[in-house]
Amino acid sequence: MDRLARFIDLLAEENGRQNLISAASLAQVWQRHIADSLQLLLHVPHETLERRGAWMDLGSGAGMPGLVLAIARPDLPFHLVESRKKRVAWLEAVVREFGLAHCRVHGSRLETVPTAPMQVICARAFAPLDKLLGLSARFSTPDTVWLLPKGRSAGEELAMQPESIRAMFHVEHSRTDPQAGIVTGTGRPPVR
Ligand SMILES: C[S@@+](CC[C@H](N)C(=O)[O-])C[C@H]1O[C@@H](n2cnc3c(N)ncnc32)[C@H](O)[C@@H]1O
Repeated sequence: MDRLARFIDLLAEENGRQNLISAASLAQVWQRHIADSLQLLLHVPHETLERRGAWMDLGSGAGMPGLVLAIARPDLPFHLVESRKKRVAWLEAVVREFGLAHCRVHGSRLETVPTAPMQVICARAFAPLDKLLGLSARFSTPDTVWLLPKGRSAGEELAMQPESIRAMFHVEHSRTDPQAGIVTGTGRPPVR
């Protein structure tokens, strides 16, 4: 909790230099960003967490959810992918500040990150579901757990996908916003 509180202090300070999160959400930062990120752990099976395989966060931005999870779980390897230079510098600065040796920042577009198998892939507000899966399926295996907070459009977005995708994923309710959903599932999506 102390480390997360310190992260929030740094985030508020950095928000004065670059637009990382909205002022409105900063006022409710514990719920809108910290708890919203940490709740993803509730949707990962215990055996998966025990394997301590790699997590990948697509489009980490200010660090949600990947950096928050990395601060909370120093026992899991994290890969944060972010292409905007100022955000990359911010993510790297927090990794240095907290000595997060288990957390690697890939400061480039996801499209150029070398393929490697991930145990968990998460992404909040990264891209529409079909694009997201198309860009990231190559990092998945039959055991990969997907955690995709999709806000209030979760059900609708999933319903628009082909049957093969709908069969693989379902929507969990968000604990921080009763009207929001998290698209979750396990496996390697059948995308082109
Ligand atoms: C709307 S922000 C969301 C940030 C954070 N996940 C959150 O929920 O607060 C999306 C982020 O994805 C990054 N992004 C978009 N496309 C990307 C790509 N192809 N590769 C890497 N990062 C990307 C953007 O630079 C931006 O920081």
